[in-house]
Amino acid sequence: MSIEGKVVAITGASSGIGRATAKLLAEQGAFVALGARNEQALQALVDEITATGGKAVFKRTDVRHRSDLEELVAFAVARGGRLDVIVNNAGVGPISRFDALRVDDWDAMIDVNFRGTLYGIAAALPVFGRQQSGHVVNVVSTAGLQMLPTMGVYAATKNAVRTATEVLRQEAGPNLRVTEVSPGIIATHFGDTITDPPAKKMIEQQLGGIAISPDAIARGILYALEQPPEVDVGSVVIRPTAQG
Ligand SMILES: NC(=O)C1=CN([C@@H]2O[C@H](COP(=O)(O)OP(=O)(O)OC[C@H]3O[C@@H](n4cnc5c(N)ncnc54)[C@H](OP(=O)(O)O)[C@@H]3O)[C@@H](O)[C@H]2O)C=CC1
Ligand SMILES: O=CCS(=O)(=O)O
Repeated sequence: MSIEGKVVAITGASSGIGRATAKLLAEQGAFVALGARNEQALQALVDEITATGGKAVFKRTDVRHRSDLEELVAFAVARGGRLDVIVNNAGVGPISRFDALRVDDWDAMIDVNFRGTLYGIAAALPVFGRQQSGHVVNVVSTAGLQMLPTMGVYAATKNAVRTATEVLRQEAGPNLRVTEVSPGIIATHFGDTITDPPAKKMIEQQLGGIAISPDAIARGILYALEQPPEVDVGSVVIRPTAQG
């Protein structure tokens, strides 16, 4: 089914997977409401989308603040007339071994990856309830499926989201679709938030070697969105063929 006219809010839209998803969905006729902190990048993306006939707006959004998610959703509804989908994609990955004791980084991952996703769900659910329709898409990670050293807290935040997603799906009833998307190693700015030098080196080597384009994840999200209303794609895992 076409996603023409669907109103989609996307967090973390200024870069990487969020950016690629915004572009693809807009190309397919969706109205995209973009959230992130980097307003310059968001404006550039809105300009790029609208220059090619797409429909996009942005609002500065820091997912660590519940009110920012409420404002992003309200903005999407005000500008798009409704909200069909929220893509909770914003995330950070300042990974490190536990004995590096980078506790501030642990807090950052909990606040952005887990709390930020919950705030997105909390903001969208009342709208979806009123409309009697909606779709929550949460971006998790293969890091939560194959747990590796340095990824303990990161994977825990992603698996916390995975757990919440599954329970939301069970509670959702017939009018709300709920999808988790697990990317593998994707070529984005993900590594930029890593503060621990050995972990940064490790991830840069991984990303440089086999990482695939974020367009692959965008296509996975599009697949979930374009299904008929009664078809709920629960879980999508997309990783490089070369990823072990
Ligand atoms: N790249 C990979 O290999 C994988 C990535 N993922 C997940 O994909 C998602 C997207 O990451 P990816 O595209 O790779 O990385 P990028 O670093 O390229 O993009 C991350 C996005 O998250 C946004 N973001 C970070 N902190 C906040 C915040 N506090 N509030 C709002 N937005 C925020 C950034 O925007 P800004 O800085 O402007 O706020 C940016 O748009 C993340 O959830 C990540 O965990 C999952 C598996 C693999
Ligand atoms: O989720 C991101 C970490 S990795 O799987 O790309 O290493």
